[in-house]
Amino acid sequence: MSEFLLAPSILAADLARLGQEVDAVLEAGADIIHFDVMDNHYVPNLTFGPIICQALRNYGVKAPIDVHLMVEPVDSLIESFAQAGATMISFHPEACKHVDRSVQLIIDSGCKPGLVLNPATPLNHLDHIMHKLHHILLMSVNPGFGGQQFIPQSLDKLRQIKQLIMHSGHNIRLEIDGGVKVDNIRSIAEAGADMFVAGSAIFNQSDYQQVIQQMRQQLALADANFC
Ligand SMILES: O=C(CO)[C@@H](O)[C@H](O)COP(=O)(O)O
Repeated sequence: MSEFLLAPSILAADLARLGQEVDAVLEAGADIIHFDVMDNHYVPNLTFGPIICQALRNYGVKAPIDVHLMVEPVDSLIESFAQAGATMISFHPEACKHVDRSVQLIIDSGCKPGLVLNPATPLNHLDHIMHKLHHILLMSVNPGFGGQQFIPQSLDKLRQIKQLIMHSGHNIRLEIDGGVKVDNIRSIAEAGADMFVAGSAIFNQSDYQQVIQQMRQQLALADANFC
């Protein structure tokens, strides 16, 4: 059983106080900072680019930064995010002409590559590329906005991806993103996820430590179920 990792999405943070918000969730027990890059082209929203990632590193953030590119095209941003301090970089196959090339660019830049599947993206996008992936990110909402409802069919899709990972024999993280809350994180973990992005569920609370502890308690119950 792999360790469960919690990755607050800064999309839901108070961006006027981003450095302090990131410090606060890390002090509250988060493992990773999830960094949503939206371009008003691949998705109908616009967020932040490499200079904000660099600003977090300059501010002193040492935790891994998990960059989720919701952009089209993909390749031109990979090196800039690597230079800006990204640890992981993931992208959507629909936004990219040559998936293997983009994955290889991420590896060559020194970052850990991930492929993102939308709720309706077929699993065959994973064929012939899993051996190169560090993580697979399943979107449990349609990408572009925080604060949406978890799509329940994502649980079945998670189980299917988990099977593919196990059959592949590779050590690939399975990340889930969208609508993750205290009251569903246990069933999401039991379906196979081991990395959990949560935006509004964390940043909309006044006590980050309390909500992260509650998520960890739910994850411990899921873990006990595996044993
Ligand atoms: O990538 C996205 C949305 O496109 C996510 O990372 C959201 O930011 C998650 O937000 P919540 O659903 O947890 O509020």
